[in-house]
Amino acid sequence: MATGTTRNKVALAPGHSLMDWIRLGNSGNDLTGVGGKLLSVSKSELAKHNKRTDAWLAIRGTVYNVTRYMDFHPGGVDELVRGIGTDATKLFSEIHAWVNYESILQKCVVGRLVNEERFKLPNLLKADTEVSENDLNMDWFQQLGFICFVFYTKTPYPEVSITLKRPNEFCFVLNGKTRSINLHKAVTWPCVVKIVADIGKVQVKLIKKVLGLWPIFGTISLTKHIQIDYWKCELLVSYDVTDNVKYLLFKYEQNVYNHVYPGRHIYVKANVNGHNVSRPYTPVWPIVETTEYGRISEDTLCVLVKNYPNGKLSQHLCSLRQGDSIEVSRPQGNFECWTSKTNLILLAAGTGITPMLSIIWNALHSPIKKYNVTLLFCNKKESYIIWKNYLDKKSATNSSRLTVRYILSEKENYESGDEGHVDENIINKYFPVFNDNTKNEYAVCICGPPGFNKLCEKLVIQRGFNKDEYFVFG
Ligand code: HEM
Repeated sequence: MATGTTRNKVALAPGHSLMDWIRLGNSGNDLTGVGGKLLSVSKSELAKHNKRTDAWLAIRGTVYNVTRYMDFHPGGVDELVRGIGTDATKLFSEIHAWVNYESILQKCVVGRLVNEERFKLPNLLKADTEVSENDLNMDWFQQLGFICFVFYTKTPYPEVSITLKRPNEFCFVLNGKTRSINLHKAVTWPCVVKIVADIGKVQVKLIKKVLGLWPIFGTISLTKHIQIDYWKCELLVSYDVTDNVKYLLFKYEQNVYNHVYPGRHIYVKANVNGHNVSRPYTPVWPIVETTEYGRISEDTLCVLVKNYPNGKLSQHLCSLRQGDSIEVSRPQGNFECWTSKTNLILLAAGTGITPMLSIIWNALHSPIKKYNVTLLFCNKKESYIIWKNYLDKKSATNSSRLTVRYILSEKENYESGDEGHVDENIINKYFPVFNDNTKNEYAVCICGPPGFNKLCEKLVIQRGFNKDEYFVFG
């Protein structure tokens, strides 16, 4: 029997040298047997692959398919067979801990070995974490280039803020609790976040600094740090959208990702003449994924600011230069895009379009359902219409799902809109005809100056909408 001290190498058949093995690995043959997909493998699944012709084994958390390696193993087939179908870490290390198995078996990776109870994170990590409440279910997976964490918060519209504090320490706030993960190795920034808001699923993908598979993701703990309420942001670019509205693109100075759901807002704070002034703004990301300034990454923030003659903060923001800083709060608000409804009617005036832009974008890109959106957009004159080109382009490419109507209060020689103010006639003209059954499929959002909001709310109630079927952005 072989031990770590007895040399017991076998003569390999011709064509089975290490060089031949490397050649086979580079031939394009699938040595994993699972199509190269990384799987989460439980111990009982691993145990099923215990035959010479179907041989898996795990070393330090990674599962390998060693079926094709059998005849290349310098210790012989019979020796290697002793480890198959099991977590062979101990056996492997006892015999030849120095062998660079990660390199030799790099084309044979099936996935990672998981605890049967892997979805229950606190159980999995009980020994070395401070996570006391059983309220975080999570999973993780990796490829050579990235590691991905999936959190199942079970709360619709979970609050999500993520910070990469150091290259191997990332902090995340989920529903008010801050947790910190000390990663096995360093990652880069920005991260890529995907959220399925309805079911509260949050996926965070981090790009590894150095390619390679990690045996563990690291360790997780609940942090007792005081949460940051404001983050510093630096202006990257600004440009005029209309005569009095500016588009501002900021970048967080730290590695921060703050998820702002459609229709929700952040507070922008700045020191104006020695006084701290703050106002709510609705970010317009992600609707403008790309601009003439390039792709907008996830750690940037885009806002539209109307320059009011007496607006302390708006004037300050519109006069900012590249490199100037402001502060931005955590996301606020409680708007939830109705997932039970199919038809959204949006009534907007002026910069009241900002929450509507992200609602439209999300409605048109929802992976879950097909929404129909009607936007009635009121402005003084055509040149005041914010992002008309964008809206026209979106409604042209989604003609069956997005209808945009412009209502202009100043008489103009303009053909594709209505003249006047929003009133009963306009509402009657553009609101669909529905009965009590079909009305259930509709929801209305209103956003504009206070007078506009009040009037629209009255008209919407007159049309028979209940409080939970319309939302007024304040
Ligand atoms: C887990 C079950 C395994 C057993 C029981 C086993 C056993 C052995 C034995 C008895 C030898 C000859 C003795 C020696 O060189 O010290 C050997 C050599 C070797 N084995 Fe394994 N082995 C196992 C897994 C693996 C795996 C998974 C790899 C590949 C990544 C591997 C790669 C090698 C290499 C490269 C040598 C030659 C080492 C040298 O020349 O120093 N073995 N093995």
